[in-house]
Amino acid sequence: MKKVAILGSTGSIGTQTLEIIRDNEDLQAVALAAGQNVDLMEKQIREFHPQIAGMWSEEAAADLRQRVSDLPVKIVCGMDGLLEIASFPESDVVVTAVVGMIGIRPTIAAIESGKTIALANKETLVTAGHIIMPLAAQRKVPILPVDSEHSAIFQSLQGRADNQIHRILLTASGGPFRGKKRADLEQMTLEDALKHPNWSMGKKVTIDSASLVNKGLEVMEAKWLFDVSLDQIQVVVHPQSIVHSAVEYDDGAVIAQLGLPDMKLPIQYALVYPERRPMHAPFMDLFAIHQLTFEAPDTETFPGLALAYRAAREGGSMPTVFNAANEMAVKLLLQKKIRFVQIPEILEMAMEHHHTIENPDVVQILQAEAETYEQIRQEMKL
Ligand SMILES: NC(=O)C1=CN([C@@H]2O[C@H](COP(=O)(O)OP(=O)(O)OC[C@H]3O[C@@H](n4cnc5c(N)ncnc54)[C@H](OP(=O)(O)O)[C@@H]3O)[C@@H](O)[C@H]2O)C=CC1
Ligand SMILES: CC(=O)[C@@H](O)[C@H](O)COP(=O)(O)O
Ligand SMILES: [Mn+2]
Repeated sequence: MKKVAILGSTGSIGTQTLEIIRDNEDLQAVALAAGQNVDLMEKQIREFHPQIAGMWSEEAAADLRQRVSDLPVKIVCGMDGLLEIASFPESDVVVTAVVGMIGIRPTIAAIESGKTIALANKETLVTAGHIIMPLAAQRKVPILPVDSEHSAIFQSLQGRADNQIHRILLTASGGPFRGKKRADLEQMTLEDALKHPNWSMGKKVTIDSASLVNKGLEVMEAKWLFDVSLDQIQVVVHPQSIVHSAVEYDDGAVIAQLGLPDMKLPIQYALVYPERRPMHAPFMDLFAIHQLTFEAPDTETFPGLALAYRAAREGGSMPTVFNAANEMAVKLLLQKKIRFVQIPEILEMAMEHHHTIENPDVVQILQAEAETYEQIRQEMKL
């Protein structure tokens, strides 16, 4: 039996992880953590019987504790609760499916406790990859990618013990605004940005896809996961989201992973790796898909991707500032306090203001995050 802890069990990745657990008798959910959705957490506890579960706020945890008082489950809250769930002694693997850099400390706690990491939470690697990757290597903890592109790259690398590859071809759908120009984007609303052409996902990553910031975060995620230079990662816009990414080898051979856009495959692959198991989902029909197309990203219209490369090349604390500014900008867009086109403006402003700290530790990363939020509040008079 493989015992699984899920950080973010009520979200898009979290609920799909539980669907995989439901379909595989040798997987068991032993620990669940979520933010505010007490109703869904109660249902999950009643179906999956974890030994421990957590909500972010004390009030939500108290409500949950009372609702499930008939069951033998420990209810915890806050960051201490997340850390306890991440390092819960019974679990073998921790699925990091919280959204945002709040995942840094629980991911470190899980690695320090020797857990295999199934990593969806890309913001943690973007901001703390220089801490996470060496720590995982030192503790001999595998970090298995869940993000669809990184899973595709990982699958395309099977059989290669080293990373002597020529390039990674990181595919991007282009999002709902592909083909539009800057003047068109001025008119785009939150509702427009939330209409991803191919994937059904949480709101934050959906907005990030529309701004191409998601691809910028994924470039940094790939750099850390596969130990390649930024020059070895090429973003390729592929509107059909069928080629989930590819690896180009030194002899020119390109190996890719293809399939319909469905996160259940990368989630299951991370949970049962190195096995491949049957999947209860529709399979790809190439005749129905008819054509696969590829184009270069438009970084003039979508400066978020160029800013991500700039932050990644600068390194140190700059990716944290890029990421924190984006987390705040997306929150403001979701609250309708800014327009979609302001996202890259906020990122650029935050990055210009920041003096990079080389090799920041966790305290410095969290401090850079807080300073970025404060800087944006001041500039935007919030
Ligand atoms: N969705 C997808 O298909 C993909 C997602 N990813 C990445 O995976 C991560 C999760 O994305 P997604 O599932 O879409 O996000 P969702 O917004 O759907 O889910 C986020 C989850 O995190 C929980 N959460 C939020 N804040 C806290 C907190 N303070 N403490 C504990 N739990 C918290 C939420 O709980 P609640 O709802 O109860 O508040 C929810 O369970 C992101 O980093 C994203 O970029 C990567 C590839 C694909
Ligand atoms: C499903 C997944 O992995 C998302 O991160 C996806 O990549 C979003 O699509 P685009 O960013 O390519 O639009
Ligand atoms: Mn992705």
